[in-house]
Amino acid sequence: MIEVSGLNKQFRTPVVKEGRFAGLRTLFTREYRMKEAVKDISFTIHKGDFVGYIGPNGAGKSTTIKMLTGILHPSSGEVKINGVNLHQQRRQVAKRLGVVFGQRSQLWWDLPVKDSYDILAHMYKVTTQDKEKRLDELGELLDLKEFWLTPVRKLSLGQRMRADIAASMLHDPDVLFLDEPTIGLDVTAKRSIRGFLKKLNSEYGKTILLTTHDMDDIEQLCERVMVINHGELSYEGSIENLRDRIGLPTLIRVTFNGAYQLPVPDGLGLPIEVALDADHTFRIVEANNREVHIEANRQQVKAMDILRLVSGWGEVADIHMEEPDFEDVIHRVY
Ligand SMILES: Nc1ncnc2c1ncn2[C@@H]1O[C@H](COP(=O)(O)OP(=O)(O)OP(=O)(O)O)[C@@H](O)[C@H]1O
Repeated sequence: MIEVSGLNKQFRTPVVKEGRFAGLRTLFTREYRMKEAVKDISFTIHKGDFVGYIGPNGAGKSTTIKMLTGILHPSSGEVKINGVNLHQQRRQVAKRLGVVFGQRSQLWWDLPVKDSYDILAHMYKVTTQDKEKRLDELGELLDLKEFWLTPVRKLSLGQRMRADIAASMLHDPDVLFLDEPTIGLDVTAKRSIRGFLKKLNSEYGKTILLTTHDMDDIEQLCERVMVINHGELSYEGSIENLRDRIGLPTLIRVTFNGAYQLPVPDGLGLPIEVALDADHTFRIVEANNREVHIEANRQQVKAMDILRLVSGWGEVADIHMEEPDFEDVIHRVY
């Protein structure tokens, strides 16, 4: 379990002067500005959770992850992993954590993948027996054997990411922090990484916090999402609730068997608001010879009520519902 309370991080950065001899003047008369990268963040992640941590560029995601893994010391606030204070007992807690930074490998560039694992196992004091056992498992799960002896610099990005995920798992941590693990990957490599992460969570019980700009990662993997913006948590909850809160409409496409009659007076164009009752409406946005497109806010009206009404317009052949695109929902939160 991860318990974060009142976490803050301020960075002190020198103010760069403008104009002639700016560099020289900056050197002699130093002025500093405080940047609040993370502001009073609190949350709890339970064992076995798979949580997405998202936000626009510069929102404070990496800074949070660095504080959660002990790389950065918070300006104030507390992080407890399985009840132990991370920043007071860093060595003890670090053994329970694994971290992958998609943009930066923790493997040795010129060494074969296997040699990096030997060094990491030594650093984490993993016994040879445990290391071999884990590498057998991970090799199978992440399909590592095909590039076992290849120097890291010669790996494709997808292979490198799989190798990095295995490296983060070598000491068998309970908790994994993944910062952009699918960045730059093609569709196939993304799919395989998502498959591995899903397995690590559902079959191996790993608790995972995932940071990504890829909303498909979030939709396909996470039960819960936390949104950070300008250093502050602006949302925490399910993807479903987030959709409802933003209130983007669901699109309902109704196909009729032959002719149908819209309840719209002649001469009125589309889109048009249709009343279900005194308080509830939906919109017809498009109508062609066999299909009608309807937009409805599912928080306000029930799809069943709309469909009951629509079935009176003609003989319904098919109904297709499209939830709002998660990417669009997220842009509204940012
Ligand atoms: N070492 C540092 N010194 C000064 N400012 C920093 C430092 N690290 C981060 N910042 C600033 O803190 C803010 C948050 O940065 P952070 O890297 O955590 O954002 P992010 O959400 O991970 O962004 P991205 O999605 O672009 O990776 C940014 O304004 C950044 O410029």
